Amino acid sequence: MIALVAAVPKETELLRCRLAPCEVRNSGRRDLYLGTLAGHAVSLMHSGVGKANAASAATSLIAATHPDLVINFGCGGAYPGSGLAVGDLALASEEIYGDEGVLAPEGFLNMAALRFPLVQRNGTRHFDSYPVPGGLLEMARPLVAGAARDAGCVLAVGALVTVSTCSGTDAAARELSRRTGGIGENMEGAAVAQVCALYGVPFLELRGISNLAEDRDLSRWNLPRGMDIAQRGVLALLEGMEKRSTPA
Ligand SMILES: O=C(O)c1cccc(C(=O)CC[C@H]2O[C@@H](n3cnc4c(=O)[nH]cnc43)[C@H](O)[C@@H]2O)c1
Repeated sequence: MIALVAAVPKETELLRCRLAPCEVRNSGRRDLYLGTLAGHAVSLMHSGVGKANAASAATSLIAATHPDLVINFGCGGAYPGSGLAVGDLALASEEIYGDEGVLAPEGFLNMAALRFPLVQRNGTRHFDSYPVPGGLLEMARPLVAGAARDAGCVLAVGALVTVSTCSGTDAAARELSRRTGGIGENMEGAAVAQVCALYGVPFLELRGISNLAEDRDLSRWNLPRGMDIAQRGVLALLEGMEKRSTPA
C-alpha cells in the first residue's frame, strides 16, 4: 500500500480521476480514498494546510492503511538561487523544519540547538531534519526526472523546508535558504516526515513550483501549474515503481 497526502483536494484532482475503483471512507474525521493507481494499492488523504493538519492526517493514514511508503506532494515555493522556476519540480532529499525554535538576539536557534528531539525511535533522535534514505531517493530520482523531461521542465533534488510563516519577502527567502541549505519551502512536508520517522514508514516528497519565495506578488503565482506537475511526478513514480515493493 502506498499512501498519498496533499493539503487540498485541488492538488489531487488528476490522481483521483485515475483511482479505480475508488472507495471513500471516513478516517480520523477526514475522507480516506482507497483504490488502485498505476497497479499499486493506494490510499489518499487531504490534510488541510499547515503542520498540525499534516501530522494529524499522516497519523490517521498510517494507522488506517499501514502503508509501505508515504508520498507528500503539492505545490511549493522555490528559493532564490535554487535554479527552479514556476512549473518546475522539486524532489526532497530531506525535509527540514525552518522556523521551529527560538529567535534569539544571537540569531535563530533550531531544535538541535535547543536539544529538544521531536522524535526518538530505536535509539535515533530526530531534531529539525528528516533525510530521505539514499536508496529510496535514487529509486525515485530517474522516475521523477522522466516526468520533468516529458513536461519540459526542470527537476531539482535537494532539501525542502517547512514553515509556518511563509517567505513573503526576498530577505526572508534568502535567510531561510542560507540557514537551511534548502531549495524551496512548503507548509506540511516536515510534519509528514516526522510522523513517518515515528512510525518507521519510508517517506518521499514532491513539490510542483507554484511561485518563487520572494517579495509577495500573487500575479506571478501559478497554482494550477504547480499542482499539475506535482501530480504528474507522483504518477511517474507510481508507474515506474515495482509493484508490491517495500522501499528500503
Ligand atoms: O498569500 C501569500 O503570500 C502566500 C504565501 C505562501 C503560501 C501561501 C499559501 O496559501 C500556500 C498554501 C499551500 O501551498 C504550499 N505553498 C505554496 N507556495 C508556498 C510558499 O511559497 N511557501 C510555503 N508554502 C507554500 C503550502 O504547502 C500550502 O499547502 C500564500
